[in-house]
Amino acid sequence: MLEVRGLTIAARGRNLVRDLSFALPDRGITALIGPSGCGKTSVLRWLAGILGNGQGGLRARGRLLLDGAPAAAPHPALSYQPQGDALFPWLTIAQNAALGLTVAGLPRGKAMARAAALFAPFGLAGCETLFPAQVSGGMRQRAAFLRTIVQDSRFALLDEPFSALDAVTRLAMQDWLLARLRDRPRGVLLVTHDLHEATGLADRILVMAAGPGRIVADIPVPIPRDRRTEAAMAPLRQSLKSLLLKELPR
Ligand SMILES: Nc1ncnc2c1ncn2[C@@H]1O[C@H](COP(=O)(O)OP(=O)(O)OP(=O)(O)O)[C@@H](O)[C@H]1O
Repeated sequence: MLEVRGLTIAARGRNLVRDLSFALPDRGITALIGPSGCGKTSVLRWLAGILGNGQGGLRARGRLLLDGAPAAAPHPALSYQPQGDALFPWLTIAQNAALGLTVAGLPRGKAMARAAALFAPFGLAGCETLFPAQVSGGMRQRAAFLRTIVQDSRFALLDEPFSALDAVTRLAMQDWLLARLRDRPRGVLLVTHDLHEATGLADRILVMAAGPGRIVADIPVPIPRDRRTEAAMAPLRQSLKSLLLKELPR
């Protein structure tokens, strides 16, 4: 279990996020939704240990606990997919995909082999030796997703991982993630703006409001995935929409 306790993030004396607490279980998908600018990315960046306390005028204080014990970010139990693709332009797609593993200390050959196994299911076969500028935005995002997933860490922090994908590829990647989690249960924190994605994938939905960023609802989604039809999920989507509209900054 990963826990965030009392996280406050401020910039130039203004609280962007205030006293935010939540727990992320070891298995299942927790979606984090909220209006643009409420602080979702900042929370993930803090969890990933890259918020840069003091840098860029941001200051954060809060506690991170792993299985009840204080932990410091960055932590090897957490992998992070930033918003956008965030690939290094001077590395090939294969080198980018293996980067998380090599940074974690796996020898380069082993890291490349482990990442290579996912190129075909991710629709990236044949792209291994290309550079990010030579592939589409959707391919770059899939490579960034691959880089995060292949680390197989206990917790994955995914910031809008499918936003640049066309509808069919997005569904394929979502299905792939669900299948992977069935085989290897992990804890996923998924930031998304897409209510269909949140209600289709999540076991639980955290709703943030802005000004300052805070959690205003924690909604379990107990409906089995094979029963999540459009009609079955419509009432939940409607109540999330109402909640988000109510919480929009004025
Ligand atoms: N270095 C910074 N200095 C001052 N304000 C910042 C800084 N970084 C982010 N912010 C502000 O913090 C707030 C939260 O930004 P953040 O990107 O975390 O929100 P978000 O909910 O992820 O937004 P989106 O859904 O649009 O990605 C925004 O109002 C943003 O302008």
